[in-house]
Amino acid sequence: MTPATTEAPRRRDTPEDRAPTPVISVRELWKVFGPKAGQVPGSEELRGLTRRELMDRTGCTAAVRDVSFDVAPGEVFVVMGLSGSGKSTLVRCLTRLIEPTAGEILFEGEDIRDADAGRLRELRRSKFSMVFQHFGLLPHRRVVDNVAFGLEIRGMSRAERTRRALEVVELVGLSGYESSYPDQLSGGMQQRVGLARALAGDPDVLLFDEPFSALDPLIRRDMQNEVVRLHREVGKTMVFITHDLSEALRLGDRILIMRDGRTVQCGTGDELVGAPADDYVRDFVRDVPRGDVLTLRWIMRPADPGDALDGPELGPDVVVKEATRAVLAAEKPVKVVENGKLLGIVGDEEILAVVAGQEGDA
Ligand SMILES: Nc1ncnc2c1ncn2[C@@H]1O[C@H](COP(=O)(O)OP(=O)(O)OP(=O)(O)O)[C@@H](O)[C@H]1O
Repeated sequence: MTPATTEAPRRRDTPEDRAPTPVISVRELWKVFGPKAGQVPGSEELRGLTRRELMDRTGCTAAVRDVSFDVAPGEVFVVMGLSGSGKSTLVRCLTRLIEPTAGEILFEGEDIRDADAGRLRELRRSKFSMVFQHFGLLPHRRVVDNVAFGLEIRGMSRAERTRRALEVVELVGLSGYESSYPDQLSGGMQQRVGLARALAGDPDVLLFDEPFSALDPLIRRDMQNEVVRLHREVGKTMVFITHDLSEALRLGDRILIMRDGRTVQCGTGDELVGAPADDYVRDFVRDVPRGDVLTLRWIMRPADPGDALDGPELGPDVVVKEATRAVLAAEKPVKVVENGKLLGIVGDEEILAVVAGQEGDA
């Protein structure tokens, strides 16, 4: 399916539209495990092998292969893929918890790969925070002391770190549990402590490695909403790993889909659903309710001479589901207008085609 314009569909207000300097910029990143791993990225012959072939030939696993992307300030950037696709390795390379084999990683313009041990420690302490699936809470410390732990390591005074910890405990909705111990909390609440701990140091970037996969579905949904709310409130740049497409769509401004260490597609949710790059992505997005993700830009059609052009107006980035009532209630087709320019029209037929799941199947 192609959007109903010649241009690639873009949401207004996406981070790219503001064209800021990226917070994280990754270029041609490789991580190869195994003997002589360093030879793989530079060898035309070895680069082209499948994982299996590379393993048979060299005993190496290429976990991340030639991946490039930028993360804009304030963006929620999701890395998604099946187990073994290289997500964790990729995200650990960003802070050099795993040493990359080749490529460039810039953090606010600074090449992370050039940082010495001291600088790296400083960056990890003050600029990045990681939230893991296993919360890693200290069992003998109360919630507030778990949250304050990183601040204590930084040498912040007790009074100051307690004040800050209580602030973020409230931010993540744990007021009243400050003095509880981790084993007195449910899984979801423990993960809130993990979130609070990550936020306490006021990092520039939060990295999440499948933080909610061990939680049951309802709690998981709660926590996703929590991340959306926190993002709205604190506006942090976030890189979020998941193998769950609905989580990716709910949270991500953009989603990078990985397969066997490579990028298959990187785009907004509506781009992935509206124009999947290949069958792999198509399979992933097959069951997504299209009306929840596609915007009017994807379903509008050019106005014909006989079309009434005095109907109501909507923007091209309104999600179909949100436009349905207005379109069906209108006597005339809805005009899709951006900056005063008529881009196309949407009538009952276009809406019903999406809702009935026919649209895009032709
Ligand atoms: N230390 C290591 N040594 C050798 N191979 C490794 C190592 N760490 C990861 N790999 C391999 O790299 C590939 C990517 O692993 P990675 O954990 O990054 O994938 P993932 O997408 O995060 O998977 P999961 O969701 O299961 O964690 C896998 O084939 C894995 O076996």
